[in-house]
Amino acid sequence: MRIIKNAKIFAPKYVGKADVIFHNRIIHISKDINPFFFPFEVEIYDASGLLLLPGLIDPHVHITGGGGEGGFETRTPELKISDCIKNGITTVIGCLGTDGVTRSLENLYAKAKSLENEGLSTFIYTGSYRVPPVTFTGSVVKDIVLIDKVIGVGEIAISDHRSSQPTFEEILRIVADARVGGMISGKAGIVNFHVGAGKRGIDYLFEIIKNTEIPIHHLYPTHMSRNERLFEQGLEFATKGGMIDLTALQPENDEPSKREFNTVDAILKAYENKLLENITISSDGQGSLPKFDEMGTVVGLSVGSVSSVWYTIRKVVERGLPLEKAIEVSTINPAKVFKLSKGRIEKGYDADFILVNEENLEIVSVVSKGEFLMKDGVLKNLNFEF
Ligand SMILES: CC(C)C[C@H](NC(=O)C[C@H](N)C(=O)O)C(=O)O
Ligand SMILES: [Zn+2]
Ligand SMILES: [Zn+2]
Repeated sequence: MRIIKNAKIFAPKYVGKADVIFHNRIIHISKDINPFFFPFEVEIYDASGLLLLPGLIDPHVHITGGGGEGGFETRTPELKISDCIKNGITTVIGCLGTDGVTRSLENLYAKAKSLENEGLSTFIYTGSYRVPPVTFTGSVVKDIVLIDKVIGVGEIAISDHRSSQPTFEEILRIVADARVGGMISGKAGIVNFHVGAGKRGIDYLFEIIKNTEIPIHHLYPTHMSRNERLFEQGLEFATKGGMIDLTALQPENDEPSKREFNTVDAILKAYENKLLENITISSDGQGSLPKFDEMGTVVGLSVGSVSSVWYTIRKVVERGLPLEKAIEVSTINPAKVFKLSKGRIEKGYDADFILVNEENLEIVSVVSKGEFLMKDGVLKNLNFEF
């Protein structure tokens, strides 16, 4: 049993100073809880001067590494759990990308279990860019029903020169399978679409909600702030109740010289259009961020970082959005997409917290499933991380 005292609590809504008592879930929140009242030992953490926020959810991370679009030497490294903890990420959804040949679902599953055993909450998508999707069992429905960590299918590439050029019917079948698999297993059953820069954008998704019985919440496109045109299409999708995911602004891509439309602008624009509740952001962590020339040849390739999620939130706050609104894109919004009891500082929710310095928004401590993974800047012992 633990108690965090004197924190300013953002649930995400700012609820003032209070104490939180928790085990793996939040038990009670109120002012001046007396830890000596209990007949058992309660560990006390004094959070005076700190903000207490829900742990961040990162909906799209290449936890086993990705890349490869420029040949074998461009295969990116796998995720280090310390990068998640230091950047306040307590829940991760892992995926495969372009390379579904040398990257396997079995490896993805093992890495997700590794991250879980060391303290995070993890889920995975079955499939990769290509259609028909690579699966564990030979069937998308069976994967979602029988493999606990599988929460949906992704990242299925559309409107991209690296996609398998799937037909509408192929995409529709994958969405239908994800829906029924989700229903049978009580999971979200979503399809995370990798949307490229191609002019067809998310036309397929509009066709599905217009011409079929499938509810919009199974469709979850990412990279939707890749360019302004695609983002506009994404906002239209949001007006119909759809959730869109934006790849977070990567710290090294944010030099003023590179000032083009980016995810911070997109979040502010969504807020202005009263569509912030339809937005999530993801890091594309350890995924490749390749640049192609007009012939489609890779001319540059960097690696996504899970640090981009909190970095983007801080940039949005710097641009004037209140913190209690900015954090919604990485707490209550993704929690809604994946139907998780996370993302809120409320009784009964998972005890996933980040404690943040009020002055500079530096992350000081991180709690996941009731355990401190980082306390006052000191990480817990982690395998192979010295
Ligand atoms: C959103 C842009 C900047 C990055 C995006 N990354 C991926 O999709 C992941 C990558 N292909 C991998 O398999 O590791 C892209 O390539 O379009
Ligand atoms: Zn992608
Ligand atoms: Zn990706």
